[in-house]
Amino acid sequence: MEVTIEQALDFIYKNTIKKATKILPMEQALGFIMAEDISATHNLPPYDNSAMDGYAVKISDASKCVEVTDTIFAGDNSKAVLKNGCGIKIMTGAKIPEGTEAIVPREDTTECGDGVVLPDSLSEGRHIRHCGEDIKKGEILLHKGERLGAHQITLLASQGISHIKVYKQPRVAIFASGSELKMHFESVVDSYQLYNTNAPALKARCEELGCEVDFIGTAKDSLEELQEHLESALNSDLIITSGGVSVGDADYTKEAFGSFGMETYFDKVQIKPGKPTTFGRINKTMVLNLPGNPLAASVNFELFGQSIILAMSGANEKYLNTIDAKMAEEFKLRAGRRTLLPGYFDGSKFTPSKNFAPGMVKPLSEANSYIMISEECSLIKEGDIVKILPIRFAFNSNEQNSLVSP
Ligand SMILES: Nc1nc2c(c(=O)[nH]1)N[C@H]1C(S)=C(S)[C@@H](COP(=O)(O)OP(=O)(O)OC[C@H]3O[C@@H](n4cnc5c(N)ncnc54)[C@H](O)[C@@H]3O)O[C@H]1N2
Ligand code: MOO
Repeated sequence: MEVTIEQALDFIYKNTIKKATKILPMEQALGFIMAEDISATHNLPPYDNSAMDGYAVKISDASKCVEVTDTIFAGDNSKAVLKNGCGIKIMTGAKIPEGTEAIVPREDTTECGDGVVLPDSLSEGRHIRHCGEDIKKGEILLHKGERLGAHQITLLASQGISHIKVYKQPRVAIFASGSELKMHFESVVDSYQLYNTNAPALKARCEELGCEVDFIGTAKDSLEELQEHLESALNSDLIITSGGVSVGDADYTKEAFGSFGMETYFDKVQIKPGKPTTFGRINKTMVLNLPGNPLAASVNFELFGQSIILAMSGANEKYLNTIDAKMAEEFKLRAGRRTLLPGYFDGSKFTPSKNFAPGMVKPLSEANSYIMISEECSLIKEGDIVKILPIRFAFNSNEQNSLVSP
């Protein structure tokens, strides 16, 4: 069945099953998706403390020479009480003594005998970090469906949480088909052969997206080899293949997957490149058959493969999204089918890849995003606003630019 991109994505969202859950130690949880809410069990800061190395003082002692009666370090459990006419020396992070109204940084004081002279004006609460001003005990800190990055792990650490419930990573099996293909570790490549680039590319990209990957290798264009590879892949959540989905005499992918009872949701998409992309399932294992042409396989993986993985992952943010950018230059194309165009987004403008075709591998290594051009469009003018879909964004540059906002 031939479908639009929207219909294809609907099939993916409706039919993809979310992964089961497991318990993980916090140190191993980077990149996983939370399968429970986490509430704060402690206030942060846990006690009122000093934001400066200085003196705990009373407001009424402004401009006076106060006697320094004590010194408190971070980690001290001091019982000192601040009296009128006195100051207590205190270090950053130390618990403030009872009776403190403000902290004066040490550089704002001068010595006077056994004490210090305070500034002429003091304001209540200055340089005091209050208990719970960052995190309040009982508030929800992390939500089910949130991805754990370094700063979410910081929150777990702040609460002394050692184990959490997460969704298991999607387990993806990958193989390519094509009798012309050799694996990258094979040294003999004849004049009629080439290296299998799709399977390593898809493996790396699935790993970047947080999947566990079984790399099944390369099947020759024969029904038996495809069936054998497929059998090895059946214990995974998702099988991704490339090649053999067209109408050639050696295109056996459909037949091989059909022989295992694959239920096919779509086997053609109104998209360029990638028309023969196929999605279905064999029992609980989802299947994405991508075309063999490397760039077609890769950009269709970005759209459909990534959407399946996100839908499986348990993430709340499972839909792809775009950001607006200006076209850096004019781009002409043939209208008729929805087109995926790779290119480079530099933070404000999108430059389409030069010299690209569905069978190439180099354009995507130089691109960091792509745009989806409507079927009616035959010209995008310089300066037109386009919607960018990211592939890899790190806002780094080969020039040192100003980082300051006005
Ligand atoms: N008569 C028609 N022919 C083709 C049509 C069509 O509609 N009618 N569609 C074309 C389009 S579009 C595509 S895309 C391809 C899809 O074909 P397959 O999925 O069957 O892919 P293959 O024939 O196996 O390979 C295509 C091409 O890509 C190279 N390739 C394949 N796998 C890999 C790999 N793992 N690593 C590197 N390169 C790979 C392969 O050598 C071929 O050159 O069909 C068109 N034909
Ligand atoms: O649609 Mo094909 O996937 O152009 O290369």
